Amino acid sequence: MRLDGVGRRYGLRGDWVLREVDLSLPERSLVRFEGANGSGKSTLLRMLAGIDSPTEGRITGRPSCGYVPERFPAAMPLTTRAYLTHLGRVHGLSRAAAVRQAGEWLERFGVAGYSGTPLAELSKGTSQKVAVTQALMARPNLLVLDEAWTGLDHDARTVLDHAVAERVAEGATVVFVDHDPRRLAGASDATYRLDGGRLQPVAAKEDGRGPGRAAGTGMRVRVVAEGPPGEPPPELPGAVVAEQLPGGTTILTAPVAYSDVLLGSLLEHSWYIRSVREESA
Ligand SMILES: Nc1ncnc2c1ncn2[C@@H]1O[C@H](COP(=O)(O)OP(=O)(O)OP(=O)(O)O)[C@@H](O)[C@H]1O
Repeated sequence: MRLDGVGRRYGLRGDWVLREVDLSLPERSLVRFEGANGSGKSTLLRMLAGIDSPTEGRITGRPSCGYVPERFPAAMPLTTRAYLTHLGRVHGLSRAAAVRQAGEWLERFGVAGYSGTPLAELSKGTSQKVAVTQALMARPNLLVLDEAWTGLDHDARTVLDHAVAERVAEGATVVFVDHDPRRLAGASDATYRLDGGRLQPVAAKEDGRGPGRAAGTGMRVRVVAEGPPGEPPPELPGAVVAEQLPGGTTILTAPVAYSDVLLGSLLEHSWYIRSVREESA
C-alpha cells in the first residue's frame, strides 16, 4: 500500500492537518505512528482505513481492512451478536463464519456471556472488546488500530498484542497509534512521527535497520531451539534476531508480544524447543 503526496484539511479554508505524506506500507509489517494530541494521527489512520479521503494526493493498493476507531459508536440498537454478525458479513464472511468468528473472539476476550446484550448496555471495556473483535474477525490484510488498547483490561491487552503478532505473521500490515510508548515495544518494524503536518521516520538508533525502523526495547523472549539439519529458521515477523551456533543450536529473540507466534511457527516447522525465557532488551 502506498501514499503519494497525501494531504488533508477540513473545510475549504481550513489549515492543513497533513501535507505531502509519502509513505510505503509493506506487507508483513507493524508500523507505529506517534505525535502530540491534535497532530493528525487519527486523521491519517482514517484515510489509511479508507473511511476518509485525502484532500490531495492518493492512496493506492489498500488491501482488505479492519479498523478500530478511536471512539466506538456503541449507540446502535443491536445486540453484540447481531452487530458482529452484520459486520462480519460486511467484511465478506458467510453468516456461519461470522457467527463462529464472533463467538471465538468474544470467548478469547472473556466476554462470550455478553453476546445477547444490547450494545448500549455494555461497559466501556466490553464495548472496546467488541470494537476490536469486529476489526479482527475477517483476518484483514490491513489492520488499523487507533488507541485500540485503551479501556481494555490486562488480559484483553495481551490478547490484542497476540492478535497483532498473528496478523503480521500471516502477512498483514498492522498500523497503530497508542499514547503508551511501551505498547508493543520493540516489535514495530517502523515508527513515524507526525509534527507540524509532516510525517517523519523516527530516527533509527544505530541498529543497522535503516530509517524509520525502531530499535528493540522492552521485554523480549529468548528461545533456544534446534531445527532440522541445515534448515534456516522459518520466516518470522517482528524483529526476530536469530543466532546460529555451531552444532545446530539456534538462539532466537523477539519481542514478548511475538512469543506465541514465534514458538508456534518453530513447532510447525518441526523445530525442537530447548528453552524459553523472558529477558529485558
Ligand atoms: N471532522 C473534523 N472536522 C474538523 N476538524 C477536524 C476533524 N477531525 C479532526 N479535526 C482536526 O484535525 C486536527 C488533527 O486531529 P486528529 O484527531 O487527527 O489528531 P490526533 O493526533 O489523532 O489527536 P489525539 O492524540 O488527541 O487523538 C485537529 O486540529 C482536529 O481539530
